[in-house]
Amino acid sequence: MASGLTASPVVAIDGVEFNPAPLDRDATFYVAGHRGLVGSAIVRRLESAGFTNIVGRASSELDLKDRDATVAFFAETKPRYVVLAAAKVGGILANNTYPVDFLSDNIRIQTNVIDAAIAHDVERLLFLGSSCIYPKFAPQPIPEDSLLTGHLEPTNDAYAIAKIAGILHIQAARRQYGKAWISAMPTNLYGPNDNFSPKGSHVLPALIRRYDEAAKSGAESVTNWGTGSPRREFLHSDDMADACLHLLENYDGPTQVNVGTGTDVTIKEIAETIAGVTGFEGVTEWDTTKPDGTPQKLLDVSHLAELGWTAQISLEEGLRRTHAWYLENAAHLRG
Ligand SMILES: NC(=O)C1=CN([C@@H]2O[C@H](COP(=O)(O)OP(=O)(O)OC[C@H]3O[C@@H](n4cnc5c(N)ncnc54)[C@H](OP(=O)(O)O)[C@@H]3O)[C@@H](O)[C@H]2O)C=CC1
Ligand SMILES: C[C@H]1O[C@H](OP(=O)(O)OP(=O)(O)OC[C@H]2O[C@@H](n3cnc4c(=O)[nH]c(N)nc43)[C@H](O)[C@@H]2O)[C@@H](O)[C@@H](O)C1=O
Repeated sequence: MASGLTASPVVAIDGVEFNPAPLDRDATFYVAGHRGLVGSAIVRRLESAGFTNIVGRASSELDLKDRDATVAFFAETKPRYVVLAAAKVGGILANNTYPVDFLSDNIRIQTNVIDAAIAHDVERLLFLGSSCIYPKFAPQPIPEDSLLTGHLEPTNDAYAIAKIAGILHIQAARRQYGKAWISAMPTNLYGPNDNFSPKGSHVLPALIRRYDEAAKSGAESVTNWGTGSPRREFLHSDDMADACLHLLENYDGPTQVNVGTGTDVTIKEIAETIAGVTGFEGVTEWDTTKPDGTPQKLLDVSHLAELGWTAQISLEEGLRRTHAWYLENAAHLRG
């Protein structure tokens, strides 16, 4: 087994055995994408867990598409642990409009980081994919072994192919170099430091902003995208960060691990809930010229549960917290 982990007991997943062990709180820990939705939550989680040497770089300081700069950064900082949460990320419309960027940027970022991590002997690395790697009509809830069993959703196939390449890159590094590196596949995420831009964001931040602005302006209606019938599973970024640390300390295998809550809602239902949270009392309309995307994306999280982790933040609580964060930060949102 290709692991540097040492403690017992041995736990098995998908036939792979490994030995859970805590990470060294004083080791250098590089969080790639530390200002983003997931990366900032991971920094908060690592700080609360007692990590003392967390390193991050904004894209303006270190463009991870630049291979030489990425290798030089690893040579200089010599991280022992890495979470790769830097990526070109966006909602359904951004993915559908800019597939070249979502393919090219993500392939370059992850290839540079993973290759530099191989060259500089990073001990533990967690790569973040996305639930959109699974076929459009995968069985629900989606088990990890649905990967590469069917056609992808066309609105995000370019991004999904980049993410699938990342999973294979991690598996290859395990096989060729014996690295104890892993991949996690998050469901749709939300929380502080999300992208709330009307055209570029995911549905949840888009709706928080749209309904909040409509409630404040006294608008009689808002218009959302698609039919409202697709089903999505939403996980708060603080839960995601907790799952990342849990996986790094409790899992070491080639199979990507799904991370979600295990429950989903329709877009219409989440819209009604957000209307309630923001105090919007008007009418909701649906622009069916906009794409629905995958009809349902609910992850099978039984492997993660076997590893001892389940989500803690309810959708209602997470929405309240994210709306409060949005109100405090509405004047200086990114995007
Ligand atoms: N949000 C979601 O619903 C989901 C996200 N994921 C995955 O989680 C990971 C994190 O996503 P999320 O936090 O939402 O994304 P964000 O857009 O919030 O954050 C991405 C971060 O990546 C950094 N970044 C982007 N391009 C570069 C670059 N060229 N060089 C250096 N840094 C760069 C940005 O840095 P800076 O701010 O400095 O520009 C940003 O902080 C991604 O891998 C994504 O695919 C998976 C499933 C769902
Ligand atoms: C995380 C995931 O994110 C994307 O896939 P998606 O799950 O379809 O995500 P989404 O949040 O953008 O949309 C979810 C649903 O919501 C509907 N919807 C309504 N009104 C708005 C709206 O205003 N904005 C958005 N974005 N969607 C809206 C929208 O039509 C769709 O039916 C991919 O990037 C994919 O690559 C990926 O990984």
